[in-house]
Amino acid sequence: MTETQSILLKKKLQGKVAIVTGGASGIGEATARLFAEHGALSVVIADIQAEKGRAVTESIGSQRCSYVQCDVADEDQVKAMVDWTVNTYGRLDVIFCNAGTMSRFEQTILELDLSEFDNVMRVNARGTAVCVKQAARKMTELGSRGAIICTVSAATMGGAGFTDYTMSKNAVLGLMRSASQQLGVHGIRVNCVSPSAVVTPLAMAVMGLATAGDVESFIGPYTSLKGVSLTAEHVAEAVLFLASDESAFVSGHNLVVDGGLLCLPPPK
Ligand SMILES: NC(=O)c1ccc[n+]([C@@H]2O[C@H](COP(=O)([O-])OP(=O)(O)OC[C@H]3O[C@@H](n4cnc5c(N)ncnc54)[C@H](O)[C@@H]3O)[C@@H](O)[C@H]2O)c1
Repeated sequence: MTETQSILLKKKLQGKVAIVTGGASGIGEATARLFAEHGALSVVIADIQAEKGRAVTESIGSQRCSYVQCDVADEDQVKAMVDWTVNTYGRLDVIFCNAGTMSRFEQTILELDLSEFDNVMRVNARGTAVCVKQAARKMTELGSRGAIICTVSAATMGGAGFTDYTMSKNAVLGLMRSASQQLGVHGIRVNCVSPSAVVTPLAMAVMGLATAGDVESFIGPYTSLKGVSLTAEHVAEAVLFLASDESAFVSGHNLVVDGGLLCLPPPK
């Protein structure tokens, strides 16, 4: 086998078209890069952060990657983004519904601020439902046996704070379970990925996690696997598996990427 053949054989998304929501940053950005490395014909980054989205697109390369400004909770914008993807690239094989936001630790049930609750539910629960709906409609229309992956979180187990965030991610879990049953008849697989704590701009802003050391002190004591900290690239590898034919018979699954988290510490 030549070196070129061996490189080609390792590519897991050769010729596929994928949408990554929230692809301008963090886990979505790492996944967009990995999808492109794995031969995707095109990766469409759908995000509200135009400057970052365009910068990621340029660094991946405009022949491989595009940016579309899109608020995932706005159904008209999501439908237009999905239509644009298919009109431009001719197909839709994968959507990674990853765009998300967090609230504050102080969002306990006794102190729940409902305007913050509404915002978290709008982006995480409604936004993911809109993306799954519009992508699935397009996949069924095209007869595409596609793969849909949604980002949930280890936070679904509940904890001392972040009540609305936990609720929103449990909503996505329910969405995935229902959609996987309803879309299986069309050959469409629906799965989730659930990371624990990863250094990203969101984790920095909400939990003050800026370095691998911060993650280690935050969650390391509760993680059975030692000697490694979770990165966005680890999560991207799990998403790639769920997006590729390597997981051809996996649907309705929540792939937890948490190093064997025993229980969440009460974050400060
Ligand atoms: N970082 C963690 O520790 C962690 C752990 C578990 C789950 N998650 C989940 O991972 C996902 C990605 O988060 P991240 O940590 O990479 O953060 P991030 O801030 O780096 O990325 C989130 C992206 O989503 C985009 N986004 C937010 N609202 C949007 C909207 N309405 N429409 C379109 N795009 C929107 C942001 O602009 C940003 O680019 C989120 O769903 C988050 O809840 C993160």
